[in-house]
Amino acid sequence: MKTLKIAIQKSGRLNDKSVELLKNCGLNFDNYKSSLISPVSNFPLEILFLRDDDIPEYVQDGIADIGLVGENVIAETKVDVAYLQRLGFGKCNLKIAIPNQSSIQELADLNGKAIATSYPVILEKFLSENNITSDIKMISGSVEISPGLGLSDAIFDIVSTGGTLRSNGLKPFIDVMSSEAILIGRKGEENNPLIQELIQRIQSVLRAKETKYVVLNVSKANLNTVIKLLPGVKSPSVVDLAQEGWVAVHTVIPERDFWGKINELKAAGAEGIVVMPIEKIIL
Ligand SMILES: Nc1ncnc2c1ncn2[C@@H]1O[C@H](COP(=O)(O)OP(=O)(O)OP(=O)(O)O)[C@@H](O)[C@H]1O
Ligand SMILES: O=P(O)(O)OC[C@H]1O[C@H](OP(=O)(O)OP(=O)(O)O)[C@H](O)[C@@H]1O
Ligand SMILES: [Mg+2]
Repeated sequence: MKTLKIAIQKSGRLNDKSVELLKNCGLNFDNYKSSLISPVSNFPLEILFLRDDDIPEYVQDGIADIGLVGENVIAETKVDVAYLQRLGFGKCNLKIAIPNQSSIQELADLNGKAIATSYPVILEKFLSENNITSDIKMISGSVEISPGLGLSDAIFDIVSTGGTLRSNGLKPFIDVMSSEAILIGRKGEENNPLIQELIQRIQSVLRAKETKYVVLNVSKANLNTVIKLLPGVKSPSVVDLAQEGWVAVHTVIPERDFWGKINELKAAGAEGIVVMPIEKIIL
């Protein structure tokens, strides 16, 4: 079977998490910063390390079979690719922001104003959908500095914690899009068995991340009450303990329910609760 190629970011915000995800999928490869292509020793796959801006086009053109990139970059490059799997990292928002003291109050006030951005395509689409005509100033980085230098009246950029806006005297004005990292593929190639196998591995890693393996001890008298509280993958395993009248319950709990459930379980008589990370959940 033909070796697949996956494109990931060479360095930057998505690099670490992309490498970690592929390693957690059981793929063995060297991650030297100097080698721009790295073969996987235990799966027919090669990893291409690229600038993120280039990834959507590489995939669209079939140079890479799949890629891992932010939704914002896909939107900006206007390519036609298949969305294979949301990955739950690289989460951020793209916002128009204005100086704290700005006279801009509503969307229409952006008419005729200069907006600096590294994402002119997404911004232009948003403005034209809202019948606004602004002067878009394309800059490739450090966008937040531009109003202070007199280059623009507003900016349009990625916001995550909001720290960069605050330290440059800016405040969020309008949310335009939210984004996270996505696994993309070439349209029509989605059913390639190797791609499907990788998607399944990725899903099992993502599922495991969202859940914890929980073991607890409970008296048989309280067992049914405790079991009713457990939202496991299937029904929990119950194992007799050496101590007469006591059992150990093993189950899997979604991370989001975790603290609420633990307190309820303790109140229902659960003791010695041990919580462990899970590596993979294969359904
Ligand atoms: N502060 C942030 N928090 C969360 N995700 C972010 C943040 N900044 C960027 N991202 C996401 O990570 C992606 C890569 O961001 P990065 O800043 O590394 O891009 P870049 O400088 O264009 O990298 P490259 O050198 O590959 O072109 C962005 O397109 C976005 O999807
Ligand atoms: O809201 P925050 O948490 O402060 O994050 C937002 C900042 O993060 C990104 O830049 P990055 O730090 O990746 O640097 P870059 O502009 O050089 O890519 C983005 O361009 C913003 O400047
Ligand atoms: Mg880039």
